[in-house]
Amino acid sequence: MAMGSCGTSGGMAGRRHAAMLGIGTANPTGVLVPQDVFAENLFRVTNSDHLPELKEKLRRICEKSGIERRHFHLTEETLAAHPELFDRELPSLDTRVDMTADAVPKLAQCAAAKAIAEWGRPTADITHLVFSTYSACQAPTADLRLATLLGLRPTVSRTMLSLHGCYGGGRALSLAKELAENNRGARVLVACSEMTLVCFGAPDGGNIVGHALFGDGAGAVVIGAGPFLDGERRPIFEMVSATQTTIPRTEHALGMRVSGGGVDFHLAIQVPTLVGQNVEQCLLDAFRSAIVDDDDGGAAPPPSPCSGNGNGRWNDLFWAVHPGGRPILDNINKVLMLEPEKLAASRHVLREYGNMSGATIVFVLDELRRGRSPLPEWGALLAFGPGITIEAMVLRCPR
Ligand SMILES: CC(C)(COP(=O)(O)OP(=O)(O)OC[C@H]1O[C@@H](n2cnc3c(N)ncnc32)[C@H](O)[C@@H]1OP(=O)(O)O)[C@@H](O)C(=O)NCCC(=O)NCCSC(=O)CC(=O)O
Repeated sequence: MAMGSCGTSGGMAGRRHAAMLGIGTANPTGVLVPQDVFAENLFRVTNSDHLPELKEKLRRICEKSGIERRHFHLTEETLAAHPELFDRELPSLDTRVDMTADAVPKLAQCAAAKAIAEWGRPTADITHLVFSTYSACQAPTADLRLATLLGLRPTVSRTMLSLHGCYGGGRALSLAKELAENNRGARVLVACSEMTLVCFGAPDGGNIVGHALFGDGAGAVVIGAGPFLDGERRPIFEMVSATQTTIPRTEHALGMRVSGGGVDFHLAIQVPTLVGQNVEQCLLDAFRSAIVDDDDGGAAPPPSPCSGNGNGRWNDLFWAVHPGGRPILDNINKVLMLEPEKLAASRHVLREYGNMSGATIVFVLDELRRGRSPLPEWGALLAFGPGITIEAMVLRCPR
């Protein structure tokens, strides 16, 4: 690829790129578990104390996770009333489907209400809804329930993304960008709501890392392209270009599967390495596509960073990276030779909430725009999930 200057540029892009106009996040209010007592709690509430070696391993993993606390919808009282949620001998899918049908859209509603309030226009102006969750188990799907809870118009155009896992948030944002840019006046609500109750179970050797990583949360973003309407706030982030890449022959590495006992996660030990090895090419593709896109008449060419050869150009950007796990962030940091503070927002979200799958990237965006120091003009978003799929997006923070 042509290596241009990595300097930033001023002015508005010529094309009407979609932009984020409101961002909201929410967590269940019920249970906040400090990570240093998580293993102890989990083994106690699931009657698993007869497995001390596994408990010790979970404790070791929790210590290395980079997580300090996580929010959960499931309370000890609910577990006591529903032993099927941790006793693998008992069928539990019905219970999980019933619980998620209500809880998942309600959590999304909390996040969406904040995003809509910040956006500044009436809820009736939402034209499209894109909902992503790994807890979609019935139809009509959770997007309809959310539309009803929010009082969206019956003509709202709904799309449900199911089991995309941790790249669901990136996919939903990317789809919303296309909808907003190709439908004049469209205002797209993205909602990602993730709850571990669909995969919660007694610890066994197979799912031990998932127990240490995942938490519950929802994120929502209102997206639109100009011209902007009365009352709409200034764009928070412009979404300049987006790419999706599947790393060949890595289907085995990361996955989810619905069984009688809920959703099982599979996380291969190689995931952080695979993401690290492939992420830079995805970024180069995303920036190349941003430059091509800008040839349409844009006045503000995006930077053209070049591969990590020590020139530090990736450090000219701000970074919204899905914190899939601490070693994933460490590997990205290393491969791109980023200054440590570049991934501070991702590490903060991992520390405070854990990995909330598809919703996590919205928390990172929210954390970034709340930061004390001004952001560079250009930035990159990265999210990963089963496939292994990498979503990359070039962002611009308007001046
Ligand atoms: C589990 C960790 C906190 C461990 O930290 P470290 O790797 O630094 O520490 P370590 O090498 O000493 O490993 C500690 C113990 O964890 C074990 N271990 C590590 N990774 C494992 C894995 N994937 N499966 C099973 N065991 C694993 C090691 O063998 C070791 O066991 P012992 O102590 O017995 O020797 C980390 O590797 C991590 O966060 N991994 C998850 C990364 C990941 O896959 N994220 C994607 C999430 S999914 C996602 O974001 C997308 C989606 O779901 O869609």
